[in-house]
Amino acid sequence: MQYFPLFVDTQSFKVLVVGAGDVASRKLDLLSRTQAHIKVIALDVCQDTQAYVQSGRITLEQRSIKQSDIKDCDLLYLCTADTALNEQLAVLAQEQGIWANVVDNPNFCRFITPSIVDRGRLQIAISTAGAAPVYARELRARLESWLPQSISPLFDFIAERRVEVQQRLPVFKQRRVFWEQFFSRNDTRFDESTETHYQSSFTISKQRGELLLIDTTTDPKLLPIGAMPYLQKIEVTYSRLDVPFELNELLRRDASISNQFDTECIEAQLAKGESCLVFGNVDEISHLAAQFPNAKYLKPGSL
Ligand SMILES: C[C@@]1(CC(=O)O)c2cc3[nH]c(cc4nc(cc5[nH]c(cc(n2)[C@H]1CCC(=O)O)[C@@](C)(CC(=O)O)[C@@H]5CCC(=O)O)C(CC(=O)O)=C4CCC(=O)O)c(CCC(=O)O)c3CC(=O)O
Ligand SMILES: NC(=O)C1=CN([C@@H]2O[C@H](COP(=O)(O)OP(=O)(O)OC[C@H]3O[C@@H](n4cnc5c(N)ncnc54)[C@H](O)[C@@H]3O)[C@@H](O)[C@H]2O)C=CC1
Repeated sequence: MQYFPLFVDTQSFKVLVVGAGDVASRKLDLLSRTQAHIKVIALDVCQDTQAYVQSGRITLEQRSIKQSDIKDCDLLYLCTADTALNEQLAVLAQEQGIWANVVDNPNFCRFITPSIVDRGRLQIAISTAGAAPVYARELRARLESWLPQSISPLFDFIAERRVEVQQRLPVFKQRRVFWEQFFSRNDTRFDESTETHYQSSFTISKQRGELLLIDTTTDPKLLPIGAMPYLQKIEVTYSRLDVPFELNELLRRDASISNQFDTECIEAQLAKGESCLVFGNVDEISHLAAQFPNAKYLKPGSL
């Protein structure tokens, strides 16, 4: 992972954009939605950028850039069509610890711009580490059609109730089950039924945990999509073998792994309502499948 995704708080953040052509304007389309102070220095200004100036969202200094301008900012976008100038200013920024992005030259980028699905509090950033921005754009288009606009007010609703949920459900795991129930009932909608789903999710039915079994002959990449929600509920993975990277990637990051287990310990976890996964060789897994008839033995095409 050469490029690490993170989300920056743009309150009292200062951004300088050099150049105001089509590419700068694309960056400004996204930057202008933030709370950052944005200054643009450019000789010629395209219409889109001009509109941001007129609305007062950005400040513009219409002139040639000077070396001494590269100061007092957190981020710098170099969007001129002058390669040498962009590179020279990027080096200057680097010396001052200012993060720079040179639109057409990843080698001089301290950070790169992802393709962004913007749904208010819900932000999805996609990067191909510079390999194929067009693919990032197309993946965004797919996500755009999948995520309704109503998801923005939904997340405002959720944010407003977060403290109430913490107060009413003092145990961390209860809150996780609460939100899982809420999303499974409400999905991405935000309408009159959302409040009802929210209230009804406080009534948590204590269910027995789910046992998932996977043997070493199964390629995790071939697991059915239907297995994913089950894998996401796993609290602990039991295995005496190394769990393959591809399988581990399908589990929650906070799920634990243990190589110390027996049938009693699995039973105790399930009785507590916790879901477990056992990964092992065919003999071990078949044996467990016989002992736990309700277990889900995941194989390509199963479920
Ligand atoms: C490294 C990076 C640096 C950065 O800009 O931060 C970079 C670099 C370069 N882009 C180039 C070209 C194009 N870029 C786009 C589009 C986008 N490019 C974006 C990001 C990034 N572009 C960063 C990596 C992101 C990643 O990890 O994937 C997006 C996501 C965000 C944004 O720009 O706002 C936005 C889609 C937004 C959306 O719609 O969602 C299109 C398509 C189009 O215009 O429709 C083309 C033409 C097709 C093509 O050439 O591929 C070239 C070649 C220039 C040349 O040949 O002259 C370089 C330089 C090089 O590759 O060396
Ligand atoms: N247009 C596109 O889709 C893509 C373009 N690129 C590259 O990104 C760069 C920018 O592209 P465009 O926005 O289309 O270019 P553009 O030529 O439309 O805009 C360049 C901007 O930089 C300003 N500028 C140039 N020299 C300056 C200076 N000394 N001081 C202040 N401002 C100065 C110009 O006034 C103009 O506002 C180019 O190098 C281009 O090759 C990269 C990927 C895609």
